[in-house]
Amino acid sequence: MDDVKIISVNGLKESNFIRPRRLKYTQAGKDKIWDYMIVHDSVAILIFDVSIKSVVLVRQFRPAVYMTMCHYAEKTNDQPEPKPSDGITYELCAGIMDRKEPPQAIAASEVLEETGYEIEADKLQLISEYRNGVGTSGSLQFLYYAQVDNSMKVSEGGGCDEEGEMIDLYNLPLKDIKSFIEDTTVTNRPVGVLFALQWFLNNKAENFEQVD
Ligand SMILES: Nc1ncnc2c1ncn2[C@@H]1O[C@H](COP(=O)(O)OP(=O)(O)O[C@H]2O[C@H](CO)[C@@H](O)[C@H](O)[C@H]2O)[C@@H](O)[C@H]1O
Repeated sequence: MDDVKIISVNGLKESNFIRPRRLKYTQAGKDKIWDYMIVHDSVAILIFDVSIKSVVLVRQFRPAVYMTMCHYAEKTNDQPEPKPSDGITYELCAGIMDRKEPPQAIAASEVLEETGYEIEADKLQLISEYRNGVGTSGSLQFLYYAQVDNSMKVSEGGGCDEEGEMIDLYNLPLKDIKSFIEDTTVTNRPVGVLFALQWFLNNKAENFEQVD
């Protein structure tokens, strides 16, 4: 997954995924400018497999994370050059809402595609809805909880081949969730995964914590 070689980096006006805009507006009569991007809304799913008493996270190489690390390492010149493996994140299973389907349906298909669990969309529990990147994109994310067991595991997962997705699964055992959240040495994870894990500890964990 970390066999990555950068070919080129260019400026970009617009793409299927990112549309930068400059807004001029007034607030309380004062002229203002704000630069922002239109990006897709998205879904994310906290998956707990009761058979292995673990949260199922995904790991993937994130170009944006890696290139941002390279950018700042180059600027400050006092850090070692980042390696592609540094751009591999810990995340919730997630996906962009790039088609006209209810968020639960998109969430269920992302769970199948990325992790191989077949779940029913209407069994997903909504944890929260919130805005990502409020300074730059403000896109909406729907966060769901899915409880699964090994009978629902119908394929390996790993992402959509046609889209070139390369995703590894990472099982985080219940007993390690707290230390994972509190580990300040691991930075390559978005805040959503930390929030979702804390929600799980507050709301679900006690149902599974009996001594074996
Ligand atoms: N910026 C981009 N540039 C080029 N190709 C892209 C792209 N974003 C998505 N794609 C393509 O679309 C495919 C499907 O993406 P997904 O729906 O799985 O979203 P992903 O989890 O990659 O991240 C997406 O959804 C999560 C949702 O949480 C966001 O955090 C994250 O920024 C967003 O890329 C990717 O495999 C890739 O081919």
